[in-house]
Amino acid sequence: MPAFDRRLLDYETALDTCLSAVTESLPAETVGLEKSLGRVLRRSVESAISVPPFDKSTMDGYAVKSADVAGALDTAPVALEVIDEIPAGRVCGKILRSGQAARIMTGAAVPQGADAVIKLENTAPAGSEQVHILSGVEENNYIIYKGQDLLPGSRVAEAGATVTPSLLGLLANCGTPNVSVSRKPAIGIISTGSELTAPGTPLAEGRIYDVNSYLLYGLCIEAGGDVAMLGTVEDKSDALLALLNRHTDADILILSGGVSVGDYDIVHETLQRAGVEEIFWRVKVKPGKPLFFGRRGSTLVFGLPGNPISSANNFYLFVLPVIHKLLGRSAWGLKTGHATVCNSMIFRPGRRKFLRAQLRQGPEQGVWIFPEQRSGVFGPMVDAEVLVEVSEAAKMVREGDPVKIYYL
Ligand SMILES: Nc1nc2c(c(=O)[nH]1)N[C@H]1C(S)=C(S)[C@@H](COP(=O)(O)OP(=O)(O)OC[C@H]3O[C@@H](n4cnc5c(N)ncnc54)[C@H](O)[C@@H]3O)O[C@H]1N2
Ligand code: MOO
Repeated sequence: MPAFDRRLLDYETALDTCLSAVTESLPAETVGLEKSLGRVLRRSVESAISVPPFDKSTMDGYAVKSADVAGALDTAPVALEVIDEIPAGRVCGKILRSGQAARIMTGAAVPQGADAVIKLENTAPAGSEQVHILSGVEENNYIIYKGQDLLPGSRVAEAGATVTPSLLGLLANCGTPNVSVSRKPAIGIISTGSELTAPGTPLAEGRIYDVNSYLLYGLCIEAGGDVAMLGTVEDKSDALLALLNRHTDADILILSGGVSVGDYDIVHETLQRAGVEEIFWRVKVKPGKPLFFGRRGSTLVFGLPGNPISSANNFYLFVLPVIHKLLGRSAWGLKTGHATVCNSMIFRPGRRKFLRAQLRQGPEQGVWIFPEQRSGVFGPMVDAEVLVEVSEAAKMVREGDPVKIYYL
């Protein structure tokens, strides 16, 4: 039976097979906080301190005892003795007694004995050692108490979380100097195709620019990889074999082009020659049917179709979850959600379809599916915000249909 008559794997089986090939996460390493953005935490982090570490004023004004100023008005101010001026970063050594106030700045430690802060606008100077308070104040006003944000031992991040800018801030907030994160997966990218030309070189007739090296490079960097563009090779098995044999230490190798059934589709055969064990070839998804997945030693090998749209789709559906699992992330693959279709479309049934679309605001989350869905047309990809999943059997989606979406 010719190779191309073999049955196509369904989407779920192919994804499970890819994920099953990852049996353990990459080793962990410790990095300084400033190097941890986008990395995946391997150990949970607890705060070692109370945050804030002291009772903190949230306004410039005066720290007071609220009972002292009850009933104070513009027309009937309460005079208090000013015992100190407390800038942020300094602590007042005195205990505030009844009839006293301390000038305090935003972020400074509220002195013992005070239970509220009156903002500057509600006070009036009254000589060098007195202030007039022009309004009453509730107890606890403008104070964040010690530990109200975080207590010692509070969990600030779970193992498997990706460090976002906010998380970076939170980790700094509780004084964490470094974190344990997964080593970045080493990913090598190879584009195959005798028609490919590097940007910057004039195009000869019949040739095109190499999109996939750059597209996949970007996708892999964004996914947290340590990525190397290994080059572009012509559709010549020996040239590809030589390149493959020069790069044996990657965690993941991603090839694109030449995985279909054409006479020049040399990837499949060359991977075999290079000692890559085939795990599966061809999946019932559109775009991205000719996907190859295999392994050589500890290297996982993806052969993606040449069409950049098909390559990107396979990256999102299969490569990204594998990278996430290798990184020890708590969730694998694109985030999903649900939406309502805004425009009807018809298709040929057969494969699970992933349609590029944009989100539309409305009473319900809507999606507008791009009319241009051919995998040979790349332009609209940059405007896509989501992929819309449509079942193998569906011949159309109608306006108002509920669909599963994948956020890009
Ligand atoms: N007789 C059949 N022909 C095809 C089948 C099939 O089942 N039977 N499958 C089609 C499907 S589906 C896809 S997808 C493509 C994928 O084919 P290949 O992976 O072999 O890719 P190529 O033929 O090498 O290239 C396809 C297309 O993409 C362009 N390309 C390739 N590499 C790049 C790159 N790095 N940057 C930009 N563009 C690239 C290439 O020039 C072709 O136009 O096969 C169908 N054919
Ligand atoms: O699977 Mo291909 O990617 O349909 O165009």
